[in-house]
Amino acid sequence: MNAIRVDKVSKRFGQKQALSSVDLSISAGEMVALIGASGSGKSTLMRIIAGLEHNEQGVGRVEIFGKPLQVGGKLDRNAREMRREIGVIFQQFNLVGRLPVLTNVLTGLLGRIPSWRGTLGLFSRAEKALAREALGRVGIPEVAWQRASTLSGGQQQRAAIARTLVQKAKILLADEPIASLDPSSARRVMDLIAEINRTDGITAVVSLHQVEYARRYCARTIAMRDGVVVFDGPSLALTNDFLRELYGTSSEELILPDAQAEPARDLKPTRDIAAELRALSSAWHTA
Ligand SMILES: Nc1ncnc2c1ncn2[C@@H]1O[C@H](COP(=O)(O)OP(=O)(O)OP(=O)(O)O)[C@@H](O)[C@H]1O
Repeated sequence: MNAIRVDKVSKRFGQKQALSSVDLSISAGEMVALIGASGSGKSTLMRIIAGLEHNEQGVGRVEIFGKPLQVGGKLDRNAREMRREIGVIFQQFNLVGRLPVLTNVLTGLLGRIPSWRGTLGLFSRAEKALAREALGRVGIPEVAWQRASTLSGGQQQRAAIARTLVQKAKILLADEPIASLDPSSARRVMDLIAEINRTDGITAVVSLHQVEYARRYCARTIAMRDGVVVFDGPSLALTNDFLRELYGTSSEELILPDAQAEPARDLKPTRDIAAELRALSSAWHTA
């Protein structure tokens, strides 16, 4: 069964054609890498699959487990429910820095509990136990009560993965989850995604800058250039020579080893905890 089906999806931002008639299908349980140089359209495609961005009006279709999520640029009326099935992790700004890690993980429940409970941050003992269990599973049980802003970049990504476990997402869309991490944290995050893909059968799509990680972790890679899919097949077929053929000079961006690790940018506290929860809860319930 297809977990994700993308049919003739296009997206334009002003003069920029970010995606041009993209077609792809991803089976339930696959772990697929999405690679491409900067600006090739990976994030836009991920956001459209997550229902966070509208596809170009009048054309194209995105289906999740056989049901339409958006058609011709309009979200289906069941889109909000369908988005519960999709966990999204970004390169940065995954967590609300001012909130404890446990509360951040609990926000994975916002799509499943009544909005008033989310707004007030009223989580049951069982829900908190579930969140603690998820933090244990991702290897950071000890940080549950720390502010998220105090975590390292790798820990933040693992907490974001714990949130998708609590969400009981069936699809994980990870948009450059390791781009800001040093190589050993990057491997730990990729190991974790691979482990939940294998053990829980979560369908995973991971966008990556470096092809090395695609070859190591994903049987299949989808490669994009200028908003078009230019390769869709076995990751091992993506030799450096083939990448040079596909991308010309911009292939260096994909082949070079990871750049020096950058510390994850600090998440700036902006509002008080109750306001953060209200905002998160209403974002879920109005989307
Ligand atoms: N909100 C936006 N407004 C205007 N242009 C946008 C917007 N989002 C993306 N773009 C443009 O669309 C193109 C594709 O961007 P996208 O972020 O999807 O690429 P990407 O492959 O994810 O790049 P990167 O690896 O740098 O994140 C780029 O030219 C980008 O500048």
